[in-house]
Amino acid sequence: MGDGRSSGGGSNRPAWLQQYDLIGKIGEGTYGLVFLARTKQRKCCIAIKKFKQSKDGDGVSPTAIREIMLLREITHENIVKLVNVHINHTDMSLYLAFDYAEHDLYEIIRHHREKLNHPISQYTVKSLLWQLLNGLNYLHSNWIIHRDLKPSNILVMGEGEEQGIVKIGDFGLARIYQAPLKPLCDNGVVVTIWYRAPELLLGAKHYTSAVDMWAVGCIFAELLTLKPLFQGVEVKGTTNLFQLDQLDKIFKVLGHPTPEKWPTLVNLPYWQNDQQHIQGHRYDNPGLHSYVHLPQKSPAYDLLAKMLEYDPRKRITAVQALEHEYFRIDPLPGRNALVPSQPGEKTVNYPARPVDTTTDFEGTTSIQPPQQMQSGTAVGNATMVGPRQVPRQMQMVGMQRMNAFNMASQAGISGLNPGGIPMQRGNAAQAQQQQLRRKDQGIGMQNPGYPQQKRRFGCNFPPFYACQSTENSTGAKMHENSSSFDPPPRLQSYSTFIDCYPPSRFPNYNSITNNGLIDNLHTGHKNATASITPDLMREDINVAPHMDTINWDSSNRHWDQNPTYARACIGSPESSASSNDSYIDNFQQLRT
Ligand SMILES: Nc1ncnc2c1ncn2[C@@H]1O[C@H](COP(=O)(O)OP(=O)(O)OP(=O)(O)O)[C@@H](O)[C@H]1O
Repeated sequence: MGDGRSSGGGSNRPAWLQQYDLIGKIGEGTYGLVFLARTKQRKCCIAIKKFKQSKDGDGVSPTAIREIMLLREITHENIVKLVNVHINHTDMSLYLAFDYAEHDLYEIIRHHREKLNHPISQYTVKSLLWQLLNGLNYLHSNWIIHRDLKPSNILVMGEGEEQGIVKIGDFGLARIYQAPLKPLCDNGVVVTIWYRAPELLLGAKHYTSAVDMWAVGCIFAELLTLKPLFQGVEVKGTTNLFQLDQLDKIFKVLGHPTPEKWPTLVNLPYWQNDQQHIQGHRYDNPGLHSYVHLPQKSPAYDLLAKMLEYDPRKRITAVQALEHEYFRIDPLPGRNALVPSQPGEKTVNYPARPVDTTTDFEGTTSIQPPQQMQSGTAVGNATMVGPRQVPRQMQMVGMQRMNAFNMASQAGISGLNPGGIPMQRGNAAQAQQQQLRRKDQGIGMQNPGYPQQKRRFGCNFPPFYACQSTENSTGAKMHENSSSFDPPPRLQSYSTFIDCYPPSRFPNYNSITNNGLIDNLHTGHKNATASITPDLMREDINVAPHMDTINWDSSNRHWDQNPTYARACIGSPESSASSNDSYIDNFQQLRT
């Protein structure tokens, strides 16, 4: 690969593809193929994920593009960086370019199980877990539920300045292919079945961040034992099928779930409907500790048990887990998870990813209009990615283990901007600054979890309007909030994207309808929101209710209805980034 043909179409190669030398295919997942490429200018490695066309053959929707644009703002050392987005307009197939990671937990675990035949060191397990939780805490703080955590999605950086750093991959992608108004539970298989939380297996309608914590618990156990904890056989299908075998595997380890332990269990559809297999069966409780070979009184066991708590409301959160005793006792977690835990201990030489150099992808064009590419404001410029080299075997000598996490890196300060990417405006940037401040205040590993950020990206212009809710209300109240957005836990658990709206920015924006069109779009407003730019994608997030129409009462400065959560974005028209028309689309009911 690497010649004109194999790089994607010879002389017809689209401009964006010319930035890369394609090296070959490195993987294939549910959504499509993953390629390894190298940027021509900086010789950095990039993983390009090519998404298949949707089943309907309609390619990637404008909604999906907007979702992805928002994902570009996710910036944290423990989250893989989405550096570029490209779209092939002929078939609307989508290419996402991520920072390349040489390893993932699937391969690391497999290497220990099949090649080394010995467990992963305590230090490595703890460091991997801590960083996974650190990244997850950032996602959850930003209301992103991953929903597909599994070992192959937990990437680990190879040789270079970020060696041994965990990067959560595929964040937010589970949502991309679903229609805007589809309930969250209706998009088929989401969490790989072995890591799927019991509430989802029992038919829960909503995802909460607790589903990710369950998956982390499963991954933690797998890091300890080198085999999946709950290896159920999946019933295949596109709808949310009853996965009896997976539940059976869980109950055999954790014992019979009871309404006493888990009060909302009785409301879950499959618990109600399947008297015979689940309710009727009495599972013993042999004890999780015997499966994971941990003393029941050990901090590791305590943390694991809290992650595998049946009741999602009682399950430990990422921020709580980061503060768990397990991370305060020796060996302390470190930034480079792959270095030896003790002097004299051998370094494990994990193999580099195999690359299939015979597979190619065809030419595409960038969704970025050329003038935006030149402006230098978009992250979407692959020349800006970090200075990693071509994949090769890791060099393992002479590396010092860091006893305590480097807070600058932990806070996403050094790692988030490896190639001098201009700092984003908005809340991601604010979060980084907050974290830097914390570093300056000397908060270190004694308090490894940094406080949750209150605001999300997209809400960087107070005063703004925000949805809030209480436990006992069915709908959300929208109300003015002059400085911060502090949603209650129930709301946090539902939503990926923020529901907020700066009224001053859109004075003529009087009405939103749920068919994705704005009613009273004034010319001035049109001009103000001409096309997709990263800035617009960040800022033009609005609140809308799930009713057909609500109106902005400009004299009293509030909406005339009391909506449940929903979202609309202002962006460019359908599938065309170059038109100057503005409109509202991406109206999305997030929950009922
Ligand atoms: N940024 C990246 N750098 C290096 N390898 C990556 C990167 N992202 C994904 N991969 C690897 O590519 C392979 C395919 O990934 P992909 O996410 O498409 O599928 P998957 O996670 O295996 O399955 P699924 O599609 O069900 O999530 C995996 O081995 C994954 O570790």
